[in-house]
Amino acid sequence: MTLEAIRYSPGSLQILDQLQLPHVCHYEDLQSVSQAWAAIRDMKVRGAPAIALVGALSLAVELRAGAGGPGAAVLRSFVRAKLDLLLSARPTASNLGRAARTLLAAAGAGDPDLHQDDDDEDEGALRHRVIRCAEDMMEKDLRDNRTIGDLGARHILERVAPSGGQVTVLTHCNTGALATAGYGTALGVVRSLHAQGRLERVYCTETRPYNQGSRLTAFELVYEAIPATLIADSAAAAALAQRGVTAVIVGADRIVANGDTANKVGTYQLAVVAKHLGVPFYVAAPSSSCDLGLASGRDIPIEERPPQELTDLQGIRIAAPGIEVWNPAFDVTPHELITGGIITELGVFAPHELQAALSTTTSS
Ligand SMILES: CSC[C@H]1O[C@H](OP(=O)(O)O)[C@H](O)[C@@H]1O
Repeated sequence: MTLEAIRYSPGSLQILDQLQLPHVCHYEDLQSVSQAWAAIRDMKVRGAPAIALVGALSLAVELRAGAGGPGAAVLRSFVRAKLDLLLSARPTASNLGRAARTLLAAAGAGDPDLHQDDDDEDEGALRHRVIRCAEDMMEKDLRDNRTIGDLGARHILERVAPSGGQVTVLTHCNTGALATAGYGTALGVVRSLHAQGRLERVYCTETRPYNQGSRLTAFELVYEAIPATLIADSAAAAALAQRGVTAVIVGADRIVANGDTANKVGTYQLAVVAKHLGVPFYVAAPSSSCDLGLASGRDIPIEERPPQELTDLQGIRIAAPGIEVWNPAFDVTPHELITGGIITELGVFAPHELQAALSTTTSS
């Protein structure tokens, strides 16, 4: 059985509640954009691509149920308002913003300078176009992930094992089927290496405080019988120094024009250690995670999560009462530490090549 974070059939959207993994596999129905907004904010569904897909598909569900209208102008305002709400759920990942811009363009509401409130278009055709646009996103994400997996595996093997043999990699957070439409980004590269018989082992960090590594990545790796070892976040430097790790591969929530990359907190320190030890450091993400509109990582909004996610474990307080907490969900890895490359569905690029490579093929 395939592991699915999102189940969609026209008009019906379900998400796997990732707060209950790995012990309980419970799918929850989402019937509206506001339910999707809450599921994203509460991290029942998470991972930059999955967040964007759930947002877009929740809009498709509402549109299929007849919400919005009557008339094209009212429907356009409805779509705009729903997308504005979704964008407020989690600020760091760029994929949801990209999906929102694509959906707005499909609704004919993308350019604020044009007068788009004329009620001259058939409401049914407009509705159908937006639904179609949202529904196509799942398939594209899955396709892109498989390409990322294969391009990344090929690049890594050529660089670190040119004369054959197996590689050992380390990854952070969860970037697998649970974070995407399926297969995964950085974990897609791991899957591809494994499928080719070229993966000796993957080390996955537990990824405190939400434990995406120990709860979700470990779950995916055990599920597929991929040789894997879980380590504490604080064991990463030792693992890189002592366990024959040949590459680090992480995902991304937002990659900006100069290649600086926001990803799960803890990524930056992994990159520093990898550079110190001469281990190539890769970022794997779809081009929808790239935001060429921002010049450097300093401009990326970093989400701060509630203190309880750090002080409590499943409702039980573990931190000393009264302690002050800073709980950023992400950090920014400067481009000069991304020494392996940035793996996208369009190719593998050095950080300084990204802007030129993507601006000819995508609109950001
Ligand atoms: C395939 S992107 C996965 C991405 O999701 C993470 O964050 P979160 O679990 O908070 O949504 C993270 O930064 C990952 O690399």
